[in-house]
Amino acid sequence: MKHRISPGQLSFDSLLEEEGAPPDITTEVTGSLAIDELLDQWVEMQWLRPLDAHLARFLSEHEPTMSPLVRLSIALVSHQLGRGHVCLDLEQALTDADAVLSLPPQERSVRAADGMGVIETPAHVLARLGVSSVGLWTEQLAASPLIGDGRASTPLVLEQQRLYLYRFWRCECDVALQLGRRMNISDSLDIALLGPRLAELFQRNADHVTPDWQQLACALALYQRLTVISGGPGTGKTTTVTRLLALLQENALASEGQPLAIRLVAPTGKAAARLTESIGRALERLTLAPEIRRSLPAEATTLHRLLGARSDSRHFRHDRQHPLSLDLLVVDEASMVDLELMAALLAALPDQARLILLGDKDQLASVEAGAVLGDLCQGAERVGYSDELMTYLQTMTGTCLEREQPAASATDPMRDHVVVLRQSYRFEAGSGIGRLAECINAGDTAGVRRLWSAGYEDIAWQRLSGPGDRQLIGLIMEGYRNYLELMQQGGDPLEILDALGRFQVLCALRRGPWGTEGLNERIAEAMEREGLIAATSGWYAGRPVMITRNDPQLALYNGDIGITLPDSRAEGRLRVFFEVADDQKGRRARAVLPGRLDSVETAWAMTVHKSQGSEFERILFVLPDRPNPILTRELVYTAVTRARSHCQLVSAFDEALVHATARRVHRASHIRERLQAAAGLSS
Ligand SMILES: Nc1ncnc2c1ncn2[C@@H]1O[C@H](COP(=O)(O)OP(=O)(O)OP(=O)(O)O)[C@@H](O)[C@H]1O
Repeated sequence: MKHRISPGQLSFDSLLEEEGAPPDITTEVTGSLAIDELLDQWVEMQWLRPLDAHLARFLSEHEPTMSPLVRLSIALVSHQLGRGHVCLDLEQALTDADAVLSLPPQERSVRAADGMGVIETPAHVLARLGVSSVGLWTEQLAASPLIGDGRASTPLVLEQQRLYLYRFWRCECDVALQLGRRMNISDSLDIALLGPRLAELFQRNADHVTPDWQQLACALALYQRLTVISGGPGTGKTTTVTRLLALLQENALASEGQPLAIRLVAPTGKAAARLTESIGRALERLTLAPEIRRSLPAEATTLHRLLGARSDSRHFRHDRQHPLSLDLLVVDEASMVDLELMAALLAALPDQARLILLGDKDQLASVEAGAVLGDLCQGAERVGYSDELMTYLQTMTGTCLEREQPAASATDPMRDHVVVLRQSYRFEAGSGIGRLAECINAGDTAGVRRLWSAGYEDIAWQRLSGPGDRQLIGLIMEGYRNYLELMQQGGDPLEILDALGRFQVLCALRRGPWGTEGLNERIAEAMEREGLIAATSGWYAGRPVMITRNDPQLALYNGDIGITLPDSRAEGRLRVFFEVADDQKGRRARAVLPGRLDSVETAWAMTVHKSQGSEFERILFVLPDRPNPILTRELVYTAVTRARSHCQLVSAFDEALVHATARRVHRASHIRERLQAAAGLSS
């Protein structure tokens, strides 16, 4: 029989008690069983993942006397990792458990469906421990032989009041260490000589942009080995970096007689393809000597491919012992790079190589744990450069910047390494998408409310009656019409892939009727009813799929999109076509046997998280029908900025967008503090 724990049954004392001591819980539910039972209930409620409870149970088998509180802490660290946080901050968890754990909002406890009792939320249990218990909590954790301080390799690490799984603690330390080293390597470039050419490359900005942040970003990246260039959609990140690469290659060829080894990468195949295209366009607009043009990379690849992902291991072929052979690396969409991948990249990057991280700091962070770009860019929109850098920038660009940060910014280890591009060239001044993105980013809820009556043609809001709303399905069918027509006419796979890329349904959630799971089913059913597709499950012609796990053998990576079509070269049998780069044709569609794809999901609708790194002509963004912890400013900003020319938002909850705009994500991550400590800067 399953036991339910009532409020009060699991007290702080019982959590602190060693197994064997009399716990303050009912006789049926004792010691380790009590906490395991509680964790199982939370898993049943889908508040925790089965993995979280398994980990706690697995580790407790290695420490038979493990206290229930330590077991609870392990499950919560694992839960936090699943939400992208690299650690569990004990003090914050006690101070504001609801917000930190982001478990069912509003309710403090939930009545069990069978009426046997009340299931408490994790937040409720922690709230009863009380804020002042943090010292006792850390003592309990520190006493566990499975939890160390990082000097020896233990499964978990407790640092100050933060509990980590060892692997993530190691990665966070390594990322900070590697970034810190890179910051301290002085550059051997004779940059003064490059000033005139820099001015020439940004000549066209001179008459209409002040200050010219693109030119300043380029100057900053010449100055040092680590530069982060952040900017919203269309602010010229690629344009700027293309000019930087041209300038550096011209210099290398003139001074060394040979070009630099440069690589361009992005976290997903889709993002790499976009980078290849936009670098190509930026190069077309530059006047360059043929040998310089030839020396510039024409193609971007995925980070996994660059590092040499292996299908049988989490480790890469390139690491500290087998470093990459390159002089300069550009990483686009760096906000999507999680902590582990960043640690692997930095380990494999030679010390002398210049690293340029491009990305939008305001976007959602990576799907996996960590928020490296966001962490590095904290407070970066306000200028806080050192005097030395200000003088250099003035000499190189003629721009005299004014410091906007208080003097305290001197303790900021990243202050000279980040630049934010501010002007978007993608959205016209009268663009609703641009304005909406601005209001969301600024947390301007009143502005968001006003926009719908301002007559913008590129944004629309539709109130829905329920998940089965006919209008919703109608809008989606209309959006995919061109794709479905081309597919039925048996057009060229690449052309059909392009048609798919012109419209996309995005969902804030994954589960439930408003999530991708429910919506994908309803879309397929409606299409089948209209005779547009032949089945609603399995492989059918027209089914768009997204790769959900990297497959280095097939050279397919998380986020890659394919479409299922009859292949004329295989007697009409179904194949899944993916876009790939091609030396001769620029790009082509590559056919893969459906049976070889084991980690895919249908992509009529995809989550905003999965859409990162992609762009679509038009999007339809489905928001849930009630407040939800997933609904945040970063999420809706990311969704809205996926659209190039039209963004339609739909929800059965009028305040969904306003609610999201008012909520920020804060990921627990401490790279900045580590960098600060390493540089001997105290805040
Ligand atoms: N200084 C400029 N003056 C005029 N147009 C510009 C300028 N900089 C960039 N653009 C144009 O703006 C568009 C977007 O530029 P770019 O692709 O470099 O931006 P991005 O920040 O890399 O975009 P994305 O967010 O899509 O990655 C391009 O069409 C580019 O030509």
